Amino acid sequence: MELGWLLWGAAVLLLLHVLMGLSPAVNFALRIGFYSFLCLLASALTAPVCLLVNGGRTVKNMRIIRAVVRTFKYFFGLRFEVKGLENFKVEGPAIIVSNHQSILDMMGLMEILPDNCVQVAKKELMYAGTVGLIIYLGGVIFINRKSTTDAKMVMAEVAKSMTADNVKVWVYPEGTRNCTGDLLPFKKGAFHIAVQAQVPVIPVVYSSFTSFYNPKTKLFTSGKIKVEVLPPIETKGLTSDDVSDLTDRCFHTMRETLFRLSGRPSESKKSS
Ligand SMILES: CCCCCCCCCCCCCCC(=O)SCCNC(=O)CCNC(=O)[C@H](O)C(C)(C)COP(=O)(O)OP(=O)(O)OC[C@H]1O[C@@H](n2cnc3c(N)ncnc32)[C@H](O)[C@@H]1OP(=O)(O)O
Ligand SMILES: CCCCCCCC/C=C\CCCCCCCC(=O)OC[C@@H](O)COP(=O)(O)O
Repeated sequence: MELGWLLWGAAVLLLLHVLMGLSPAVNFALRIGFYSFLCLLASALTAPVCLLVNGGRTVKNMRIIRAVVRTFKYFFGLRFEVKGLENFKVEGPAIIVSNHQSILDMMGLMEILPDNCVQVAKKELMYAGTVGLIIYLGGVIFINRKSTTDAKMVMAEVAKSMTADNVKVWVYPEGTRNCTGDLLPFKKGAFHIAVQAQVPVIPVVYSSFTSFYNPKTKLFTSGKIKVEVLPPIETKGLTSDDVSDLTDRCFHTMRETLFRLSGRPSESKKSS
């Protein structure tokens, strides 16, 4: 109940701010604060529902989490324009890879998240209060980014279990947030899993947030995000020797798509 009042308080503050035209830095802090608060509050309210409906840690909880997070965009005036959802309709498991710009990505993730799909996350998120609890309940796979050996072991397990459990796995191959309008070089974990499990890689690209969100300039307004789910890339018959090529191929396809969706001339066009 008290949390409910806090939420309304934050919403009123946000409205007041918009009306009074506070500085961009205050606007940014208020909006990010409100987003974090919303995530923590929604997680606290959703966790008992997940426990009651599904009894514990299971990917089935992602459907409940998805329904809740899909409402967040209305608070921030964000719109998603999605293309290519039919590319998720592959038989059986797959690795989904996408670009990662901000903590706001959770809204874009849930906007298109297919059923039976878990994400790979840094283990530190487990300790993010109620958000940690809800992502644990949703079956998120936690990795220790500081230890490649540990992370590789967890990922090898994922490669074995995803086929048996028929789940899709969502990985952010940049390995960290990057809001520059470009991609960071890809880490190879996702592509190793795909080859080990012999499952397709489905690339997903979100247009650059920089026109409405930029932590450096403290910009955070409403905006439109274009999303494209690209055709699956098959890995049948590939071996660990092909992982670097597969990673490069995926990187270049996604970079071209990112530039196109963001209205930025691609490198090849610039040089011609
Ligand atoms: C109600 C409200 C709720 C709101 C909330 C709802 C939330 C939903 C949950 C969403 C959570 C999202 C969280 C997002 C994140 O946390 S992103 C950060 C974590 N993810 C990643 O880091 C994934 C990407 N990283 C990788 O895949 C890395 O490769 C990693 C496995 C971590 C290893 O790291 P690193 O050593 O830095 O990477 P390299 O790629 O350079 O690899 C080094 C060498 O190891 C080889 N390698 C890598 N992986 C494997 C493997 N699985 N098997 C075998 N070999 C592997 C790799 O080839 C390199 O060797 P070579 O150079 O090729 O010789
Ligand atoms: C009792 C402890 C209380 C802790 C409170 C923590 C407050 C945080 C609460 C809400 C923030 C909303 C988080 C939504 C989930 C975001 C997932 C995400 O985007 O993680 C970033 C990760 O991919 C990469 O991390 P880095 O860019 O390498 O860094």
